[in-house]
Amino acid sequence: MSFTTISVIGLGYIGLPTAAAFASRQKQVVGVDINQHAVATINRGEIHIVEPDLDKVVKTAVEGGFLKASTTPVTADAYLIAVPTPFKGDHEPDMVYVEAAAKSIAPVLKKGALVILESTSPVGATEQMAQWLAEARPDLTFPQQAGEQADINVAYCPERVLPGQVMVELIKNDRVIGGMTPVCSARASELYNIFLEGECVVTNSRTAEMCKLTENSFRDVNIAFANELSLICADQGINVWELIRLANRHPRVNILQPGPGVGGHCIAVDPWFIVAQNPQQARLIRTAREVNDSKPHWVLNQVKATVADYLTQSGKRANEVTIACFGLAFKPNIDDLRESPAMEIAEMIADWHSGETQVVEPNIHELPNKLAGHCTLTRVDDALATADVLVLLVDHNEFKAISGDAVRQEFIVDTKGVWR
Ligand SMILES: NC(=O)c1ccc[n+]([C@@H]2O[C@H](COP(=O)([O-])OP(=O)(O)OC[C@H]3O[C@@H](n4cnc5c(N)ncnc54)[C@H](O)[C@@H]3O)[C@@H](O)[C@H]2O)c1
Ligand SMILES: CC(=O)N[C@@H]1[C@@H](OP(=O)(O)OP(=O)(O)OC[C@H]2O[C@@H](n3ccc(=O)[nH]c3=O)[C@H](O)[C@@H]2O)O[C@H](CO)[C@@H](O)[C@@H]1O
Repeated sequence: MSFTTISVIGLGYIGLPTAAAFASRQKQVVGVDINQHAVATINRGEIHIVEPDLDKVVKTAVEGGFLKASTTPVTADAYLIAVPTPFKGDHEPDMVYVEAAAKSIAPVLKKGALVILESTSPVGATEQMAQWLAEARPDLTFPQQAGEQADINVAYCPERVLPGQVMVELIKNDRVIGGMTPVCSARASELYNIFLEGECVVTNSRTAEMCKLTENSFRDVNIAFANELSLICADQGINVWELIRLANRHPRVNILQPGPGVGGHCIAVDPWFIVAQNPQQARLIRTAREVNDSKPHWVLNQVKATVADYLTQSGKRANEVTIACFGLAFKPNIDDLRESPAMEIAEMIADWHSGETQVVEPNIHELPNKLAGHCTLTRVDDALATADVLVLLVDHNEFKAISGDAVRQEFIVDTKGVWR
């Protein structure tokens, strides 16, 4: 049976591009979200999130009648669940959104349907989701009891797109397909092949869950290595960026870049899912998280030491000093401030500093509530002209374009090696 109707549950950074990709191949797609504002925006052919080229694809799909959004689940041939999977206070994965999404589609499931979990999830989450569905629908059979003969097929297929390049990577990336049975995997591959140019690589659901967590933990561990080197080099009086450039000339060395810490809601979150399930074994993965999470505090101490040097040289009082923080986003050239180490550092500086704290962030028009009232949103030129101490937190293109000559300040903390 081919797929005519597809429903995507959760219309955020992952669900909306996925829904739009299916709709652009002329499938009938109903996107479901509990957020009324998101649903209304999408039904007007507009988008509520920032992602290059997504607006055009959504507009065409809505105007062509292939994509519509709803707050109520509907019957479909296939469901993709892309709801949030944050962690709780103790770093345990919080599966309440997945549970609610599964329970919301259970009443409308029909025999022959395929249910795919895309949300980044701990190992075993897909089996748990199938269990929730089975409990809600005793009249249908699921893979855990009926195997290949099940009425409903269930798979885990993680999303790997890079924010900022979602519309390209969604189509081009290879996709890991973790069916609960081989039949589930075959059905899931058939579904993604509607728009996929990359390859579907088939495994089971537990391996697919672990694969997603592994990819992001690999990156986190490698960034932690670079961040640890930056602390060592600061003590040894060595330029860490030059060091990494040199070491990377070795044919088998490829060190990532240090920075103010690791942000976003993937790499700073997902490794904890492995740690939560494997506290004894996951020592390196836990340490990497701790190294990266501690970097903002180290940067704050660098700022304090630099301001102290400036006070000694200038003879000014602390409340007469202006500090400018360059960048708030969690990575360059985006406006996303979620889990941003730059935000955390700017907040800590504003809390500690008795003088003016300026924030330069070309990608936003107003300061987030946490900073409004404590900091001044300042233009690049004004900050360069008026600040005494510069703190570079994000390597936005606008900051990289500033030539060394335009930076007259001697007192600089540069977490990305752009000016120093
Ligand atoms: N954003 C990324 O770059 C990225 C990349 C790969 C994987 N992921 C994973 O994909 C999942 C979704 O992430 P996202 O960035 O799209 O999140 P998001 O917060 O942008 O979107 C999630 C959407 O789900 C909706 N939602 C919550 N509960 C719901 C329910 N019961 N029914 C219907 N809708 C519901 C929310 O209102 C929201 O609009 C997460 O597990 C995340 O870790 C994200
Ligand atoms: C394995 C992988 O690639 N996964 C990607 C990742 O997307 P992301 O946007 O979160 O990833 P990054 O671009 O790595 O940024 C994260 C943070 O690390 C900082 N950083 C980065 C490189 C470096 O050398 N030094 C650094 O300090 C950077 O500034 C930022 O704060 O997770 C998504 C969701 O699961 C995936 O879908 C997506 O494929």
